[in-house]
Amino acid sequence: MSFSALRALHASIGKAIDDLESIYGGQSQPLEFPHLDDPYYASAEHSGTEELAHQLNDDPAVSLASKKIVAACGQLSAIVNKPWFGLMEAIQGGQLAACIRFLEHAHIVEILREAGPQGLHVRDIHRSIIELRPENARPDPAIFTAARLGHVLRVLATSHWLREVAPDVFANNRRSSYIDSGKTVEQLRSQPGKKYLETDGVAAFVGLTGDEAFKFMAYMTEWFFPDSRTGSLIVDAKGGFDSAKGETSSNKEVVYYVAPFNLAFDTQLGFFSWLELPENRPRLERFGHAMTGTRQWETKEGILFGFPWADLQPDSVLVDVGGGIGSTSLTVALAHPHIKVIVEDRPQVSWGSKFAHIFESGRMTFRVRDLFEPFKPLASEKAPDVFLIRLVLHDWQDDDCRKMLQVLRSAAGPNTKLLIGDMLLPFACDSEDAFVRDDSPILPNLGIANIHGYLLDIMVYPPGYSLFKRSLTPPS
Ligand SMILES: C[S@@+](CC[C@H](N)C(=O)[O-])C[C@H]1O[C@@H](n2cnc3c(N)ncnc32)[C@H](O)[C@@H]1O
Repeated sequence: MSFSALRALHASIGKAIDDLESIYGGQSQPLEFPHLDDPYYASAEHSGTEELAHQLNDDPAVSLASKKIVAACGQLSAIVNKPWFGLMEAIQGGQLAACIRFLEHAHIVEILREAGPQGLHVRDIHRSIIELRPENARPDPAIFTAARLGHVLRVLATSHWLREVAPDVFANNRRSSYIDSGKTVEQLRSQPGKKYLETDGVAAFVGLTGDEAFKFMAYMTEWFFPDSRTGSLIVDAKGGFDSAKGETSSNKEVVYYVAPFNLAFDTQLGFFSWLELPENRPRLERFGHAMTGTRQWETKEGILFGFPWADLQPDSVLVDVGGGIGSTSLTVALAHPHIKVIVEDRPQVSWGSKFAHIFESGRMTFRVRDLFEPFKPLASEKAPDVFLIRLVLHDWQDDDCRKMLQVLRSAAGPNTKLLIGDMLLPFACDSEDAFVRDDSPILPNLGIANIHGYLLDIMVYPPGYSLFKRSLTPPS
């Protein structure tokens, strides 16, 4: 490593900022880059210029320039930050995740939206959080204090997830406003179970990741190495060992778990069967809305541009396999009324009402089919025109993926198309799939700017919740 490497990274940041400036400045009305301090609430009314500046987020050239800046900054920080500080930021990142989950769960973004740009003192935020909770679920005043809340909010402000406008006074910024559900505080009070309904799903995704995933990922090491479960009070209490087999750790028998999820929640059920337990009903509903949030990984309405939907014949049929609440195929149904959409999933999937008219008109239907069951013929007896399978294969072992794809292959006609929606994860070294090549100093897979795909990967695939059609055999 040398100063020339630092300068090269610095130069790539400068070059990417030049690119951004020329894109924003080159609009019919030259635009400034949106300020971090200015919230952008998706559900609010916006001026034409605000809207345009926001939409530019989805411009491929803006996206590439932004990713280069983020990747180069991450790389620069990895080089220049004293290793201890970089290590603390990473290994203690769980604390930040816990704070972001709290921000969402306590509806702080919505409280601060109504407070406006001048923000709210931590005492008032504390009072509002308590008042928003049902009478029978108010926190213990000795535990949930304004002083403790202040510490949580300051972690968020220090990592640019809120703004501390004056000592102990906090306001939303652009990043926190992104988590806004758009619901009024009064709606959250009167209908607490409907926070995620008819939203962009971002808040729901924060809930899913900050709750279930955060917990089970903490057990990755204990899952890989059962002997590391020793001494972990939580795991012992939740059944990391079969305590019936003995009292001391030396003669306890290790309980076999298919995935860290199973260990963390002490269940032998698959993730989705577990979500469908009556006590997990709110989590199941949140999961469905969180899948709407996963559209944020793509450019806005990206599904419309990756396939020539307009060229399909009238009444062509798109089957959204494992489609959840149909968040992605709904985008196709809305944009292309000549296409009929069938969403297939497990029976417990639930729906919102905003797009009920599309279901009532018969343009979109839902039917129950297990991924491994034979395909049920269409009423027309024709083969479907398109199978879409998005964010499903990534949950399963290769053998199981083969089986579910074989089911689709047998139901396909000569012109049926298969669309797979998942993320490509290039090696972290130079390779044919690299996103950045040639003489760029940036890590070829775009490093930290692209880490989201790799993080999702270990959350859903081993070692995450990882699904298996048949249970794996415990090692003998
Ligand atoms: C990660 S979600 C993706 C949902 C949707 N494709 C999307 O992109 O929003 C995986 C989906 O697979 C469904 N699923 C899981 N196991 C299944 C099974 N055995 N049969 C049918 N669907 C299943 C879940 O209910 C869930 O909706």
